Amino acid sequence: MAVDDSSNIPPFPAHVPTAPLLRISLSKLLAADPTEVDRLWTASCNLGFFYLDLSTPPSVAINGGALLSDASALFSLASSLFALPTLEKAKYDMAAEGSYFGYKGYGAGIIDAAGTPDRNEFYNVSKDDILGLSLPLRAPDLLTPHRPLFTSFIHAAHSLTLLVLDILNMKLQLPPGTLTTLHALDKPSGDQVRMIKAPPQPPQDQRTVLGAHTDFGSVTVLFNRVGGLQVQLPEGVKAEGEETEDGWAYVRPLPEHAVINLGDALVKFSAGVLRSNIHRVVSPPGEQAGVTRYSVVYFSRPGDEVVLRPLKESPVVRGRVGDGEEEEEVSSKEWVLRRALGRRGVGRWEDSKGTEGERVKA
Ligand SMILES: O=C(O)CCC(=O)C(=O)O
Ligand SMILES: [Fe+2]
Repeated sequence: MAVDDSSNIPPFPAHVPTAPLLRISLSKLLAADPTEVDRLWTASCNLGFFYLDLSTPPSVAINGGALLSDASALFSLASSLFALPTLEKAKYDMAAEGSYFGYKGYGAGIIDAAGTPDRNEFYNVSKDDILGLSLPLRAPDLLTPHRPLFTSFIHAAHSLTLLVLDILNMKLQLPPGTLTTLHALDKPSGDQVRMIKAPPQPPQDQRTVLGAHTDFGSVTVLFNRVGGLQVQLPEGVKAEGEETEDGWAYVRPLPEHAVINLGDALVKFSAGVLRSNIHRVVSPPGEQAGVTRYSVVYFSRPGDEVVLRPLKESPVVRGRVGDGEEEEEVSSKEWVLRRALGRRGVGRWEDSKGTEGERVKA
């Protein structure tokens, strides 16, 4: 397998506009440090994005170091996987069968309503497949020996998402365990590991790598080494460094940290108290534009049958739900499928939209 060598990545430039993400410590969260818990809540309501510092002592309940080393192994695996011949990878594109798991080729997704092709390839590995909750999906032979790595990464990343959900549950004053029960590891769901590759683009022909979107599910755990991820800052949130264009600010990759962001399901459960922020991927800034960019992601989503509706058991949510029209109630499975396939041009672009329109200003 290729070595995961991040040592030859040029530095992220000093002056580009960057998003003011809070740095939250996993160790402190595990120790139930009230200030850290408050910071997580603030970040979840205001920006919906934060850094999680994973440098924990190995003895704590969630071993951040083990998660980092699994992520590192997945970066290596991603480079071998995407090096397979295009025709071989295309065998694992399952969009025509109505599934978003498996391979998406370079340019096979769309970045806007006009149908402009994207500039990345990715591979989605289903949590249910790896944990034996569904029949195994067809997959390249190269992935088979790495099923234990996926198992380990899924367990660790999913426990992180449960920790975040438990804190949000407490702040929303929901009955204990409400959110975690909706995200049970051993129940069928659309949870997945995604590996993404975006090669350098010619300077005279640059395009958005991955179109502006909100994540469909609940909590996303993202590992980046190279810049290029941008969030569109809500009005009133100022970028660090230079001025932004239309509020788009880079997320600076930090070693030993994951980027955590919330998705649409949490906006729906909380009637908009929590934020699922728009983001996209563009060419890496500065000298980093010359390197191939990989990402490793864990997407947690509610169980397939969970209905995405405001959790009115929470007084905080009750205070937010208007008397106006009732929203369409859709299951998690239907919501994720509709949104994911809309981005493949299989479904409709309009259906690929998330909770952007429901959002209030931070
Ligand atoms: O590659 C990244 O940094 C972000 C990817 C992303 O937003 C996604 O796959 O939903
Ligand atoms: Fe995303």
